[in-house]
Amino acid sequence: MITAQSALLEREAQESSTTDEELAGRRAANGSSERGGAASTPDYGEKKLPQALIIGVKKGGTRALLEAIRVHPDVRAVGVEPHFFDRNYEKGLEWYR
Ligand SMILES: Nc1ncnc2c1ncn2[C@@H]1O[C@H](COP(=O)(O)OS(=O)(=O)O)[C@@H](OP(=O)(O)O)[C@H]1O
Repeated sequence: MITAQSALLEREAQESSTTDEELAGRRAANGSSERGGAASTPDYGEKKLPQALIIGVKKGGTRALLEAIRVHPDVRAVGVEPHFFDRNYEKGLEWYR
């Protein structure tokens, strides 16, 4: 049900997504630093492809898994499911970032 290799994807609870500011604070508190050479914009923070994906069937408990992983200070997860592979694939990788 879960495969590695790309983002933490999830759903409609935008308010529960971790902001760049929250992540920076967590990293500072944790003593960790940025990794990788991602592009950065003032409005959207880092724009890079996901490093992990959560894939699951409806009612399979993917939300609970996401929320557990999100607790880690180095994890930034989207708040809204992007539906890239099933609805937005034609928009391309630049949209996905
Ligand atoms: N550990 C564990 N054990 C048993 N059940 C669990 C667990 N974690 C989540 N859940 C239940 O899974 C339901 C939500 O799954 P999803 O997050 O995949 O839902 S969704 O399809 O994305 O809406 C949701 O079920 P319902 O409450 O019946 O909707 C959760 O209560």
